[in-house]
Amino acid sequence: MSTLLEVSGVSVTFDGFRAINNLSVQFAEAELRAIIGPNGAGKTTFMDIVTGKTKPDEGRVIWGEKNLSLLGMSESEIALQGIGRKFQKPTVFEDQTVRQNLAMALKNPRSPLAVLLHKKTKSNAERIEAIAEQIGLTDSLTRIAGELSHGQKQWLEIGMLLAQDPRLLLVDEPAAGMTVEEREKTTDILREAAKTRAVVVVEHDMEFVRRLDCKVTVLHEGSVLAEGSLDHVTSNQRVIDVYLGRSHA
Ligand SMILES: Nc1ncnc2c1ncn2[C@@H]1O[C@H](COP(=O)(O)OP(=O)(O)OP(=O)(O)O)[C@@H](O)[C@H]1O
Repeated sequence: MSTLLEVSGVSVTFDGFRAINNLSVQFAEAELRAIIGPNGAGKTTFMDIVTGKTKPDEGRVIWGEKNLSLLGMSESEIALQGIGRKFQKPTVFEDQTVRQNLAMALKNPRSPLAVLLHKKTKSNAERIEAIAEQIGLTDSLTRIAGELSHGQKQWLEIGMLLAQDPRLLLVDEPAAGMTVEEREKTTDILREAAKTRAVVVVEHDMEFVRRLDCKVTVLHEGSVLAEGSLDHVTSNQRVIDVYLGRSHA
C-alpha cells in the first residue's frame, strides 16, 4: 500500500531541549496505527508537527501521492489537505442536537471538490444517517449533545471529523474517562474508520491498544524506539525498561 505521510529526520528543540530527535515514521493509506510511549516521549509534539502547529528545526514531512511538503503550509492549509485532529477533550456544540452537530460539520467540507463529489453520491440527510450509524448514535440524533455521556460526545466529535472525510485522522487518548463498554465501542469505530483512511491513535491504555489490533509505534525521547505488532513491541526489553515497567503498564 502506498505511503500517505512520511516524516523523515525531523527534530524540534524547545529552549535547548530536543523534544523530537531525528524522528522518522511513515503511515500508509487506510491503516490503523497506535502510538504509545512514556510521558514526554514527544507524542503530542509529533501531532503538532503533522498539523502544522509546531514547525520542526530540520527534517521533512511529505504528504500524499504528489509528495507535497507540509512544512510550508499553515494549519488551515494542512486541514484542507485532509488531516483531521481529535483532541482529548470532546468539543461539540452542547446546546445543539446530535443531528445539528453533524449537519454543521457537513456544511464545512474541507474542499469544494468534496462538496461536488458528495452531492453526486449522497444527500446530507443520508450522510448524517450513515455517520450516525458508524458512531452508534442513530437513536440519539434528536438528543441535545450536552446530555450525551462522555463517550457519546467523543463519538459525536469523531463523527463530525469523519463528516469532513479526512484522509488522515489523528486521535489523542480517546479512551480517557470512558467506561469499559464505551472503550470497546470506540475501538470498533476507529477500526471501521481506518478501512477508508489512515487513523493514528495516541493512547496510554494498553488494553485499548490491544483491542485496536494494529501496528504499534513506540516513541521514546523523540524517536521511534520500536515498531510492529503489540506483542512484538511489548517483548522488547528497552520498551519494557522505559515504558511498560512504569505506571502505564
Ligand atoms: N512548547 C513547549 N515548550 C517547551 N517544552 C515543550 C513544549 N512542548 C513540549 N515540550 C516538552 O517536549 C517534551 C515532549 O512533550 P510531548 O507533550 O510531545 O510528550 P508526550 O509524549 O505527548 O507526553 P504525554 O504522554 O505526557 O502527553 C516534553 O518534555 C515537554 O515538556
